Amino acid sequence: MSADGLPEKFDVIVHPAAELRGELRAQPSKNYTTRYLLAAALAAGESRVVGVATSEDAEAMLRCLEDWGAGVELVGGDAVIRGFGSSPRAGVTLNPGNAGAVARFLMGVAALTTGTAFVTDYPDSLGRRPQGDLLEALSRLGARVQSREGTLPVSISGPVRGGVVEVSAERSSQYASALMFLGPLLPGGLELRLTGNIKSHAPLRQTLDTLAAFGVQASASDDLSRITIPGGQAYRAGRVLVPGDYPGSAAILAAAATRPGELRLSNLREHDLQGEREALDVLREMGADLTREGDTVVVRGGRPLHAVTRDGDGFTDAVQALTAAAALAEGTTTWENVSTLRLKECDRISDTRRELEALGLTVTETQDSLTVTGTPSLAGGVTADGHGDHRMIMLLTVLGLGAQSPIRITGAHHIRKSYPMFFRHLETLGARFEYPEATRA
Ligand SMILES: O=C(O)C1=C[C@@H](OP(=O)(O)O)[C@@H](O)[C@H](O)C1
Ligand SMILES: C=C(OP(=O)(O)O)C(=O)O
Repeated sequence: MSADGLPEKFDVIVHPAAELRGELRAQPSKNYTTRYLLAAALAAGESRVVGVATSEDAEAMLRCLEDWGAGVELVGGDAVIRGFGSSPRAGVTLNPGNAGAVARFLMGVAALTTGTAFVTDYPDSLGRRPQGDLLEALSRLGARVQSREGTLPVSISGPVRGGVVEVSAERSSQYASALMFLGPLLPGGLELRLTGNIKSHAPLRQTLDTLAAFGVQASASDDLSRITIPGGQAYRAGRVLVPGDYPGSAAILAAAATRPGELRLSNLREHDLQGEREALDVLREMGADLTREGDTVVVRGGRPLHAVTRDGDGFTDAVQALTAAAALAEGTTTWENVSTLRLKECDRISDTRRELEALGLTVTETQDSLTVTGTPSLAGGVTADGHGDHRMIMLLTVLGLGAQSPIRITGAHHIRKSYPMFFRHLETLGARFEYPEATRA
């Protein structure tokens, strides 16, 4: 049994919910947890990361940092980290599980070592995601790099020199974030030139924010195409507080908006750099009754929703949650500029199209967009593939709550990648789930 009290591997049967009503506290942010833990390890001395996420991705980061020589102690809901500063242990093999951001951030920092290997036990998910843009930048800086055609397993050996380096930000922002974590510890610093059509600006700003929280100087042009990180700096140990998680909360908000009832979701600070904060505006534009009282978001659900057309790149990790709202809305919704969704835990464009078509919906895709024609009366009554992807599982769960007959989602335990208490949280609002033995690994 895991902390959520659910079996190691399970499918979930989602029963339609007549209403969702109650109060929840948003879980800790995944993207701030990974960043704060890494920055804490890069600081010599002891840091306290208050209220860390307990997801598999957070565990993956903690495991890798420990393997690299950091001291890790979990005290209540906090992580107390004794950092290795600029000297992670050499000759270690790290396994970041299925966590893309963790893998990439650590690959950047691996250039400080005289050799680190990266493997994954998710060959069909993280093992297929591209690492080549980051590896090329590292080798241009002087690292010796080996990979299986730009994918894991990977090995990286430093040292590297600092200076000007180009890195593509077209497929993922995580490559540039990785170099941003590395830059201050190189004697010569880094002058990053982000090339291509830059995607996911919001996580890049979260990385800048994290550097500042640990006393590291960095500056960036408004469009983030140039990021300057002076060298010879040290991360300063300290105490940081993890904010609430917008991407996971977007799924709870989508569920609450599409069912009758009332939800009060606290711990979502208004001025936050997580791009998925925009999910609130999107739901409002769709017609949801959604208001804010300080850090608490209040949704009075069950209003008819209507379609929207939006650039989805700003809220990349909330696109699946909002697709569920779109599938239960009147009209045809399009998310534009979302090509990076194809490079996540699954292909979140084609795999979403396939699952929604199996539910009887009309869906079209282009290389960089997804279009869904919704229906306020979704039949349900099918088994859907969770594609081993927490965000797909969130999407399908919201649909199951709003359908006329139950939906079974295979491999629902993968929810734990980012939101282990997802089903438990929805249960406190009145949702009903069954957790039969998994029929997908
Ligand atoms: O920097 C980060 O923590 C993340 C950046 C985003 O990825 P991309 O930059 O690949 O879009 C996001 O989807 C991911 O969940 C976390
Ligand atoms: C894509 C995601 O994470 P990562 O890239 O860190 O695996 C996500 O959280 O939706």
